[in-house]
Amino acid sequence: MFTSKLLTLVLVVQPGRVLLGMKKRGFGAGKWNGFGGKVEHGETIEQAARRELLEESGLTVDTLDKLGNIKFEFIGETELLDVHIFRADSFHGEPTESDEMRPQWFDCDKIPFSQMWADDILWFPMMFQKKKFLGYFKFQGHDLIVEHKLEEVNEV
Ligand SMILES: CCc1c(NC2CC2)nc(N)nc1N1CCCCC1
Repeated sequence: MFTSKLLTLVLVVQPGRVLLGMKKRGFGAGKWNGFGGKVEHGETIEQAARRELLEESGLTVDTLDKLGNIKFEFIGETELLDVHIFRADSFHGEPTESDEMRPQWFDCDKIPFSQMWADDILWFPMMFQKKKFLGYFKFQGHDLIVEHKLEEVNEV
């Protein structure tokens, strides 16, 4: 019996570059990633995405495009991680380091995939092309993908 935890992930994209954050502590510490975290009781997934983006990067956005949903299973664990992925092409504010994240712009052809979660290299191209996608990844530990599905869809 699996329970699932709702999580958000926001990628802020500008022409030729994407904003990533170096996670400074907790789950995924030492990896570059988009900005996100847990959905709290009483907030929508999009409200949580906006809140986490502001807390972790100092940015607000007008429009969040919902592009993907990926479910993650870790062998031996009963909790699925259900990640809702958004893209923003414009923002307000200046990227600002937080307790959680150190933001940095990366050219789209110089993404540090070796210092990111192993799934990212598989779905980032769809995110950059603004394709909508659904995915499922089964991990052995935090680094080895033992099984995955990733498909383009019309509706997320
Ligand atoms: C679900 C973990 C995860 C991930 N894959 C991990 C192997 C399972 N990939 C990427 N990019 N972000 C992830 N999180 C985004 C939401 C906050 C927690 C980290």
